[in-house]
Amino acid sequence: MTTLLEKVCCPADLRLLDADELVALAAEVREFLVDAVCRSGGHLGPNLGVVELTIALHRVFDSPRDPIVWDTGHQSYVHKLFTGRRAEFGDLRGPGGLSGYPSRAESVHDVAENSHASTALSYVDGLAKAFALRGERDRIPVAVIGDGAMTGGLAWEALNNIGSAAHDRPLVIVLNDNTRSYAPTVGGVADHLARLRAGTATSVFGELGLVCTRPVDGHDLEALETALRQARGLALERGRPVLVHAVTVKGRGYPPAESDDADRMHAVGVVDPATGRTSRPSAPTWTATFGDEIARIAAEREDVVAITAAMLRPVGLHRFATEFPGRVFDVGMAEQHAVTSAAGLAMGGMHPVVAIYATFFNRAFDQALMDVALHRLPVTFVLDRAGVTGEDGASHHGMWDLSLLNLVPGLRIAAPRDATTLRAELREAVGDDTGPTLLRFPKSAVGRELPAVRQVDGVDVLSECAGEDVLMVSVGALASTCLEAAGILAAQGIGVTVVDPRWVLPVNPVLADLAASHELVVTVEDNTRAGGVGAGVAQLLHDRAIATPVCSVGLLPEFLGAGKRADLLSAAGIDGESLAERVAAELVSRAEWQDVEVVA
Ligand SMILES: Cc1ncc(C[n+]2csc(CCOP(=O)(O)OP(=O)(O)O)c2C)c(N)n1
Ligand SMILES: CC(=O)[C@@H](O)[C@H](O)COP(=O)(O)O
Ligand SMILES: [Mg+2]
Repeated sequence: MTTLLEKVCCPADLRLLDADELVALAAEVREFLVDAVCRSGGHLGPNLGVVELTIALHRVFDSPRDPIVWDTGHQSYVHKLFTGRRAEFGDLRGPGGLSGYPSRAESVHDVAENSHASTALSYVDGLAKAFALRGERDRIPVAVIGDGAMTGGLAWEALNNIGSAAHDRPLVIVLNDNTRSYAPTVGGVADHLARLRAGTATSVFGELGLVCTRPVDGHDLEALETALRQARGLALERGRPVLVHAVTVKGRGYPPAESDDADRMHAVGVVDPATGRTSRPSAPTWTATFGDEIARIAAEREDVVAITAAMLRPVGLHRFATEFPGRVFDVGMAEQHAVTSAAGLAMGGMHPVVAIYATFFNRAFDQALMDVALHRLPVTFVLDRAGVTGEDGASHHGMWDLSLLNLVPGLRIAAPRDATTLRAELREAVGDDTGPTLLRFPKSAVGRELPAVRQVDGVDVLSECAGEDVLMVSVGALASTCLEAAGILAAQGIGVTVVDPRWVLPVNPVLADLAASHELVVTVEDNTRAGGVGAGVAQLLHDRAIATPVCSVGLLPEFLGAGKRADLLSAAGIDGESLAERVAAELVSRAEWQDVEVVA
């Protein structure tokens, strides 16, 4: 028998269903989501919370004529189900499969692909201006933004503009208030929303010039549809921005999510749908190693404090927070504030550790440059998910930090290669009160220990060769890949010295001395090649007039898709086999190596 969900191939099909069928459809969608996401991994909790909201949105608004912008976009699976992509969920977040976020290549119904939060209001402000200028006054841009994303500063910059907009720019904002980011949303915004839900406050959004509804049950289809229809009518009639405050439950309808105190199954791996738990043993991660070491440091140094941007557990600070509750600050989804408040903490005599995913740290570049580095403040940044992350796709890979932060005067950057160097480099960073320091590591299990055979002025030599053919400069966690490549090349008669600078930027000048005695320098980094460590090494050799050529192996300056981390690194030519092939090919391309029998 054809299910209701199978009958919905486009938003118009939703408008053919009656009230009972819509309730039945919502149940089918939840069943579908649990089955599909437990099988592939993804954002289960957020999507279970927007089933009714998405049904009502697509019944009231005429997407894509009325563009719907999903803030962050992790909660757009139901939207995808209703816009013709049900059959593609079998390959959710896989290479070439259905993106876990909106994708313009997938559908005309998808508007913004960036998974960095708090952007939706700015998008719809721009869309409303464009529609007004083009005389398309009957088009209503709609933003769906979560309570967590509402703690991001960009959202308030947009509200400042939207609230005072001229009376010809209708738009609708749906505030999806499920009271949580990962954990319960914190700060004055969250407190205000709680008072609005309790009916004990006047809406700040109304004070800013928006027309606001009273909070509406985000799981009551009829109430939702009524509120959205009123909002659309008011927006059109008055040419004004209207905010609908929908109160929802993250993980709604799936007991393992509803009872998950950590994060309502915000983002899950492959789990058993019956329990919501994974049966796969999890190897120790970089995050766990960091979390353990920073808690140990905190016990030794009471001037050390930590900051998270609404990701306490994902960045590994929950043990620190449990053991020293007054010294860990969750600032909400506000990375810029996180960094500049860290500058204030440092000015006040503390040593703050700011733990943020590398991709989200992009937002706080100016704060790191001008609020921290300009004042040479002792702040330590810890960038998790640096490099290729995997299934979250283009706006989640942390592949720009080394290039951006290479520009920051006085900032010292370390890239640990194993648990021992992570712990050591973290202690060196927190022990440096002369200026800002930074550690970066990937989203993966921590590999095996990779001890140095000797050290040269701060540079760890990991393996040496008889001939002095190739100097391979390994950055961070790619050390095991470099050692594997060195072994493959040795079998081809090419000697490789693998070194790990530990503190990768600014480039250690001793690399110039090492390079001078080799025929080729190869740098290997899980970062875009544009402006990364490879570029720094090449600049150093140029400045020192050392003629040894440099082959920079890294990610191309392009947006990478989604997939498994190992597959994406391999496709980028950064795994043992392909790296060896690239080095061999590089050598073969140089006349002096023609006589070496090299298998390219
Ligand atoms: C700038 C930025 N910081 C952090 C994140 C990581 N992140 C993804 S979703 C999320 C919580 C979102 O909460 P909310 O906006 O309330 O949406 P919900 O998941 O509750 O629907 C966070 C912190 C992000 N995507 N962007
Ligand atoms: C949507 C978002 O930004 C995060 O939830 C993201 O999915 C990070 O996932 P990991 O913590 O698994 O890297
Ligand atoms: Mg939320």
